[in-house]
Amino acid sequence: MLPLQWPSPMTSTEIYLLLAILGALVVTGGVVYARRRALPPGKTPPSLTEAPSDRALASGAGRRAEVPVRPLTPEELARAAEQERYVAGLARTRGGFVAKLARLFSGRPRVSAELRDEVETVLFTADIGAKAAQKLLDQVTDLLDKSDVADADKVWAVIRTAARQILTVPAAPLDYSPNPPPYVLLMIGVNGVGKTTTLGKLAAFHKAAGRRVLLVAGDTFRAAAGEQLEIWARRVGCEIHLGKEGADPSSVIHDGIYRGAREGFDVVLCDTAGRLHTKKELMDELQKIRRSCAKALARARGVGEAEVRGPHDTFLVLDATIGQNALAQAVLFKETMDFTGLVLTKLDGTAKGGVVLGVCDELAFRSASSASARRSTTCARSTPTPSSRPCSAT
Ligand SMILES: Nc1nc2c(ncn2[C@@H]2O[C@H](COP(=O)(O)OP(=O)(O)OP(=O)(O)O)[C@@H](O)[C@H]2O)c(=O)[nH]1
Repeated sequence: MLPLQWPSPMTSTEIYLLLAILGALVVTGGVVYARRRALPPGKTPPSLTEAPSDRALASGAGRRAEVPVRPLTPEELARAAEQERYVAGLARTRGGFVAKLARLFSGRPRVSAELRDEVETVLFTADIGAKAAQKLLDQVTDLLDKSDVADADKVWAVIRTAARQILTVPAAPLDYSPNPPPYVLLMIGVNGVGKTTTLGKLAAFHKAAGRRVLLVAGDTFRAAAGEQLEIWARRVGCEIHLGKEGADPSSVIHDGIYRGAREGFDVVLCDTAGRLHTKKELMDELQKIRRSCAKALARARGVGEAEVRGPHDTFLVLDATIGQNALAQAVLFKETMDFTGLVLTKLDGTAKGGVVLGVCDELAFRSASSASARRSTTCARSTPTPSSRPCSAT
């Protein structure tokens, strides 16, 4: 049997999955752009479900439908509907600092000192954090210094590029099919951020991809957490491993993973109880949970515990509506748990999703500083070069 291939301590501190805001903006931006390109200037794209109006039919527009047009397949329709959901769901996020910046430039053909100040104010009051805001501002002012024409498109392109750079983190691609299976994911975060809900969504994602999924109800603390996960399991059509209420979460997760491996599941998704990042004993419990993941996988494979470090992935869930507090959570969780992915939830209800920029910037900075500190104290160990990839949306 093959031992699991774990990333080095350095790469495991890197972020694989940065959900939502920019990824989703890329998706939705791509959709809007593709549609705009296909239309004459000034026309807005019709809704996918919209029937042609009487006037359009009378003017002959309806007759154009007689030209044979390939009807959309059910998959294409589902994809288009999903993209429309992104656009609608992220309306608030798009209406944040991005919209404010766009408003600043409309009707302002020339750059003035006042305009520069206003750009600075928008960037610093956006929820992206002071350091990330300064990075964006440096790029923008650099451009504005070179030109005295206030070209909103150019400024926007500079901001997009700088934001993408922050979000492009070095990371190996996600591998949902380790050899041997199953792929094990641990979900962590403070109370009520959306861990269970996200697990349910991920279970649906894996199920749709044809994988056999086992949910593990590792939140034995909150009454009804297990029932909530059971509802997701029923909805998705996957199996669930439940422990007794109040049982040791490490033991429930150990048994769930062991069962997943023994019974041939492809994917095992483990929930954990919400915990405050400031409570040491709860953070210590997470380390115990991580060790029990390793123990279960090692036992299932008949290898030594030292050969398995923990779950394949650990995702930290952050609630986007809390703004800068998410940054503090990410930093403190990182000190205890080497999480490999970030999930930003509730973007449908906030304009504060920009915090993901601050989080990525801060974590990349910390990874780089701890890596250079490691390099300066140990020179014998070489670190594999991780690949870079931009964040993606789920
Ligand atoms: N609007 C919105 N609500 C969400 C989202 N994700 C989760 N929620 C809601 O947030 C609340 C908490 O979600 P849970 O999934 O129970 O959060 P949790 O982190 O598992 O909670 P604890 O187990 O108590 O720590 C529920 O009411 C969810 O429906 C989201 O993306 N958007």
